Amino acid sequence: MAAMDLGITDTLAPLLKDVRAMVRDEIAPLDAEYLAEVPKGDRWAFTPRQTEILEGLKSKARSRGLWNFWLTDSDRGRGLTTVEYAYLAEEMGRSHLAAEVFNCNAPDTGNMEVFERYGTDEMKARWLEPLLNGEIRSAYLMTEPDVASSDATNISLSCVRDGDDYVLNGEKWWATGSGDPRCAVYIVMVKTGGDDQPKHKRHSMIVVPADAPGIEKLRPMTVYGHDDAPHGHYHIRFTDVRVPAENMLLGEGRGFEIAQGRLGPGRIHHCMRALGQAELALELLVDRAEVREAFGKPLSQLGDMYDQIANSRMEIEQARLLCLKAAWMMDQGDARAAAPWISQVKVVAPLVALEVTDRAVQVHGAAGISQDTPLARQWTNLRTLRLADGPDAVHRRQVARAELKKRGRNTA
Ligand SMILES: Cc1cc2nc3c(=O)[nH]c(=O)nc-3n(C[C@H](O)[C@H](O)[C@H](O)COP(=O)(O)OP(=O)(O)OC[C@H]3O[C@@H](n4cnc5c(N)ncnc54)[C@H](O)[C@@H]3O)c2cc1C
Repeated sequence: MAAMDLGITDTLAPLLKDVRAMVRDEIAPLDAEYLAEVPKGDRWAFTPRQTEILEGLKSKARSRGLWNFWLTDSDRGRGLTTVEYAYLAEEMGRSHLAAEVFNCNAPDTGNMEVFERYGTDEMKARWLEPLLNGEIRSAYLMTEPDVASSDATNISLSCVRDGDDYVLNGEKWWATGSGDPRCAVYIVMVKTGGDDQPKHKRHSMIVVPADAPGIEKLRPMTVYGHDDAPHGHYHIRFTDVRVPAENMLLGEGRGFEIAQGRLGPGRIHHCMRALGQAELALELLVDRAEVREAFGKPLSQLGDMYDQIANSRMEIEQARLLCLKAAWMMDQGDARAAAPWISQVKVVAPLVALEVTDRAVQVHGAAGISQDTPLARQWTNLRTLRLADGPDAVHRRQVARAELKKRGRNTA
């Protein structure tokens, strides 16, 4: 096995410095203004000021070469490893807008990865190029309201061949990014095979233009009461939606193969962004505990605050090392061997970040759950991350099965 180097390389160091400075000095200071613009007028359109903020920051990032870092295994990217990219993702986690400013945001990175690895030349020209340029956005539609979607073998949206087309019928929900007026394309997990086929060969992924006739955006799903406009997570109905047969990715029955390639790196990116949020929460916690006084003392000297601060630091460090190890496993090129490591960190990082954020909320008193700090929004996002891209229990199952297999047990 190769030596495990999880450190900051010479390639990464200048990029990390530039990304850190841009997030701190130029992006994070505009987060609150950008978010406050949303309720004005149509929630599913960008206000002129939002466009100015977002596009202005994107063009600065691009002109500085701080763009599409996530393309780790491709000659089109910056040639970074997953470990190197993980450090950058952590910095991006500290701001609401940062990931998109560097064109490194979910779900577009995962979708671009699919087009890059499995798309035809036509798909690359029509969808990948504008996505890489940050001109359009995309959504990934797997989860369905009527089936337990954490077990993707349950996915049932029907996709039937009819002449030169496929015809899709069914419903999806929690399609993150589908509310965005720039969202032009969906990658949709569908059922193409019958129950006579092996369980993991019954599903496929197909590319559907977001404006295809027969698509109805039924309602935005809310996250603890927030619709996350203008990004959103829509509930979508497909009624006789017709797409050309060449929109099928790789071929019928290969959906699981693609899902594996799509979800691995994205999960690590989510986890490192979560740890960026944990670091921010710890900074805010310490700053608040130092300046706020109660019962004649700074909060930092009351109760178990030292333990809370120390535990937060230790938990973040453990989670970061686990995340970097999972990233390093990905870089070894064996997705199957990396899978249990990705599952471990997908459980650990959101839990740690959520706990540290919760401690910071408490130290801020009522202000902690208000709009006056990023903590309340951050807590909500982190709580949802324990469901999105697979609930904790499903990842624990993966980890446990890997352990049992090591001991020769049958886990089928
Ligand atoms: C904010 C947000 C954004 C999302 N974005 C997207 C998106 O862009 N695209 C998309 O397709 N989906 C998206 N999702 C959906 C998400 O991926 C699913 O909610 C998730 O996979 C779980 O599926 P489910 O909701 O059907 O839960 P179910 O499958 O019904 O599972 C419910 C619960 O059952 C338990 N459970 C399941 N399996 C096991 C097990 N093996 N052992 C023990 N307990 C178990 C767990 O507690 C689990 O939470 C998003 C969700 C959220 C909240």
